[in-house]
Amino acid sequence: MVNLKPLFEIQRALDEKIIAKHGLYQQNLIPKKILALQVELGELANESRCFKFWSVKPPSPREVILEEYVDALHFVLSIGLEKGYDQVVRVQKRQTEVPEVEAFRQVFDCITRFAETEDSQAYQALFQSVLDLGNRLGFSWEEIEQAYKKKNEVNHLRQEQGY
Ligand SMILES: O=c1ccn([C@H]2C[C@H](O)[C@@H](COP(=O)(O)OP(=O)(O)OP(=O)(O)O)O2)c(=O)[nH]1
Repeated sequence: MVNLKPLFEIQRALDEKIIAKHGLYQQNLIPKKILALQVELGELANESRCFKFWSVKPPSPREVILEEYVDALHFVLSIGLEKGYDQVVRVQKRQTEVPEVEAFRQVFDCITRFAETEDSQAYQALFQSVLDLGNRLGFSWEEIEQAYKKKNEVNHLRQEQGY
């Protein structure tokens, strides 16, 4: 089982800062966070180049791909906090053999299902699919946690600097 508690707490502090700074109290930000997650996943797929059968260019450097991945992870955590699912979600580290394109498709499928129901089961499946994608892209959980924390600090600074 992955211990998500530390990341949820870090995410909560950032989300609260963004809400305060932009005056977003009481607003339902879920639709925007879902689209943001889809956009980040598109950017991630672009950097991985896993679908570009027409090109011989290699993927972006590993760290660039990891940075995109943790942007997506921010929005997954943020959605869970807004729905109050941070206490109930249970995900595991596991090996996935599916092709990268299939791992992306599974995440997008889970997003679609979550968008329809917004229930905790769909959220859990979404979170697991995002972890499976991270594994498929070759990242360990330790690497993901570290990169997440680094980008989180950048996000705090950007908010303070009137981004
Ligand atoms: O409520 C929110 C809103 C945003 N973020 C984070 C997620 C992500 O890590 C970052 C937004 O992505 P990015 O840094 O790519 O922002 P951008 O405005 O699209 O960047 P750029 O202008 O560089 O394209 O902010 C949160 O954690 N919670």
